[in-house]
Amino acid sequence: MSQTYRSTRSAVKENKSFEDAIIQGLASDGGLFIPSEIPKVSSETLDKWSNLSFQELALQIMKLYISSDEIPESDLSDLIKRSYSTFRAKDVTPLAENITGEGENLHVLELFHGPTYAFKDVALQFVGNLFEYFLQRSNKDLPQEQRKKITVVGATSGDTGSAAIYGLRGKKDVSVFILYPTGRISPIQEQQMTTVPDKNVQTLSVKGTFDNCQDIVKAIFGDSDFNKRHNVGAVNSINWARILAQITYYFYAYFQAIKKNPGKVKFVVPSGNFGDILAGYYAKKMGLPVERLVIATNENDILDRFLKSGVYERSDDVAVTLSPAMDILISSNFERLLWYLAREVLAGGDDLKAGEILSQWFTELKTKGKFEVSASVINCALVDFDSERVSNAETTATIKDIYEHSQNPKHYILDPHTAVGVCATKRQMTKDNDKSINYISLSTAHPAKFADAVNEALSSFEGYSFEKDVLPDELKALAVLDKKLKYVEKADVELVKAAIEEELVKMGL
Ligand SMILES: Cc1ncc(COP(=O)(O)O)c(C=O)c1O
Ligand SMILES: N[C@@H](CCOP(=O)(O)O)C(=O)O
Repeated sequence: MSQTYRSTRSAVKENKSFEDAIIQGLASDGGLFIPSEIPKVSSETLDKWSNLSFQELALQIMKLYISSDEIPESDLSDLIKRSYSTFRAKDVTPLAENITGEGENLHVLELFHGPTYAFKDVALQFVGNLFEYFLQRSNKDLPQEQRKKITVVGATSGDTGSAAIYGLRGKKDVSVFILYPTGRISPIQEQQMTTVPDKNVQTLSVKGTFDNCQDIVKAIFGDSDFNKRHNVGAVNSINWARILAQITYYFYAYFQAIKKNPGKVKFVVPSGNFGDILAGYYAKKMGLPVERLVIATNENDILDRFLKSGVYERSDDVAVTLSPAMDILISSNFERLLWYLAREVLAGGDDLKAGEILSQWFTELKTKGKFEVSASVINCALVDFDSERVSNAETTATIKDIYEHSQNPKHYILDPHTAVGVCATKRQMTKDNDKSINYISLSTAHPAKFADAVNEALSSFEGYSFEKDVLPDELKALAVLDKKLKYVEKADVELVKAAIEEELVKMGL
């Protein structure tokens, strides 16, 4: 078991440690870190794992990717337990089974029971504790002026930001700067991020799009001087720890689903930056017997277009949709999948050759705005993936449909991102017409975070009330809290770097 890491764009042998990959975040060649090999899990091991708790399962999975020489098993177990002690559900990510009726096999995987009511908490509660663990270990017994500090810089379309802030707030030797597109996130998302008073947290509201924010973050990682001065850390899913921590719930949900209906399993994932479904890809490649992973996109459909055409092309403008967290033009995590496809189909299994191909593709994307892959690459992707594109109208119709017809429970309320997934799921069910398949549709956020979309769908229903039926008291309470944010009037990396350095001085950490 190598448990080391390499960059998707490297054309040389690499074996970076887990800690180095996590602390660095983005590879110096601009690539993303991936494990040197994907561990395989036997059917006997799967049987043993099928009755483990979420925390125990997370430990068994993570220790396959993290050498005990780096993090002793007892320490890793403690990190995991602390990370999920903050969740409202005892099994962390419960599966709402057969929501449209017994035997329908449409299950909803509720990933929103963490502190910020979105799936990002599952990884970012762990990442926050991981950063703290590494820093405490490297700073042990050092005087303040010699202690290593990390300046986390992240971009969000709404959920990563609050999850990152809640995962890192108050942590020693860490400061957190989150960029978000002004006016393009929900009121609750902005309140969650900007009402955190902790000295080590600062939000930057940037006039632009999420993609502008993500490009700025990647440019900052590529600025070696700034990086040397401030030890920039990543909380976006460019950081491998995000993907690793999300693998657990694919195994956990699979085991729940087949207990009642021991058939096939398809996962349907509302996708934007491709981090969530990529964790499902690793689970499948580890040996979890998943029939297919279905990418559900909103009208920002680069992923759906790629699987149908083989062309990976940045469109000119991002569509504003009812599922804003997925209003993303370039899915940063897609690069990791492309590496596996390139290695299998074009590089004859050679890692270094795969890195060369990825470098060529992403140079083309940068210079021409697109690149094209062969049908053989697409056919390889289609072995594991399918995709569906869901419009705004279909999103609203699905929220209505499930509210009106759900059985377990009645009047089940979906957030718009989850609705994109459930709409795609129902389309798959019609195509497959196969009652042996369990469909697990990932619910990536609590509906309370997206009042406009939920109310647009449900306000005509007699007896429906957002305040009564949807909004938890703790989110209601955010509205009256003071906001701490800084506006950046132009999506410009130099303006953002200046804002960060100005705030770092004020933090005095
Ligand atoms: C609520 C919600 N659903 C779905 C997604 C898509 O997940 P991913 O970006 O990992 O594809 C995101 C974030 O991107 C999100 O915040
Ligand atoms: N939808 C995300 C966008 C960033 O994705 P990530 O996978 O890099 O965290 C968000 O909610 O910010």
